[in-house]
Amino acid sequence: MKPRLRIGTRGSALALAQTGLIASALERAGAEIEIVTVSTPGDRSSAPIAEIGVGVFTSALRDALAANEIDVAVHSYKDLPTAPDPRLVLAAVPSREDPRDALCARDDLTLGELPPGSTVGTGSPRRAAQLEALGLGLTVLPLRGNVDTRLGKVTSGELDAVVLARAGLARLGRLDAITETLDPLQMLPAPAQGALAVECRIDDVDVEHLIRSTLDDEASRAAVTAERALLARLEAGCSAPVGALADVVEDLDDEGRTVLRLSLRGVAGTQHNGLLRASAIGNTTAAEQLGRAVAEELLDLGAAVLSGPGE
Ligand SMILES: NCc1[nH]cc(CCC(=O)O)c1CC(=O)O
Repeated sequence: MKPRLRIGTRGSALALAQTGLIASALERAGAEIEIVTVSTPGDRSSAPIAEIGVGVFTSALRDALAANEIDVAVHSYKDLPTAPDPRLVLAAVPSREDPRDALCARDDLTLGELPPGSTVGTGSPRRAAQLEALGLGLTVLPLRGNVDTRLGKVTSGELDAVVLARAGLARLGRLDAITETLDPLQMLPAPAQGALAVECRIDDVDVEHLIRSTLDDEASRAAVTAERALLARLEAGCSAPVGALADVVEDLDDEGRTVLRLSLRGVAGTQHNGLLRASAIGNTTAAEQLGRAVAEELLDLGAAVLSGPGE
């Protein structure tokens, strides 16, 4: 018999686009799919995310999944709280989109071309801390709303630029709005940016197996596992001024053979110690240890007190 799966999603254009990708892959694997839209407090409120709380976009979906109202939940991985949900299992991390941030500026300008005093909108303390550290004299202003609303502030002339995740723009077919894809040396993305998390109930082993075998991408999972372990060790949530990016790189082992390893870079904005950076390389099979090790290095440098709550 064909498995029937109810996939839960937020109702935003971005969430629906992401869920559509997952639904088609599962349909190709022989499942019959129903898409169920779940409204979340994050969608209903326009207050700064810091004031609404952890998991504003994801808790309602998780509750619907645990309550058997849906069988699968699709999240933007970076929006998930770091604390695991004991009712659920992360069945798949699909192949990740480009994780970098993107500048969408007026008149086709790049970061370096924006004159001092230019206004750049972002609701993310991570992006704000890294933008300010560039020393370009940019004025960072708070920003919320869906991708269209954010881009609209540049077209209307209200802001000179906004910074958004490239992945979101790609999934919405809006890569045309990007005037510069930011180098991770200047702007490390949020841990797990560009990745999706596909969850099911912990005891739903057949569904877990179907989702894992259809959608899971080993390299993407290793990378985001390292990035999220870093975030968790810093006891920081998706709204902390913390960036992390892991890349799978080729390395040589003791016998000179090529092996795949994981390279992890991290950045933390602090109230008194400025922007701190650390990095390390480890085995792809020890992603969590690598994340914790880079976090320890950041803590040693003085990241213990992270500045402000917020994304
Ligand atoms: N915090 C909102 C959010 N959550 C996921 C994405 C899209 C990119 C992704 O999948 O990481 C965005 C928008 C953005 O940061 O521009």
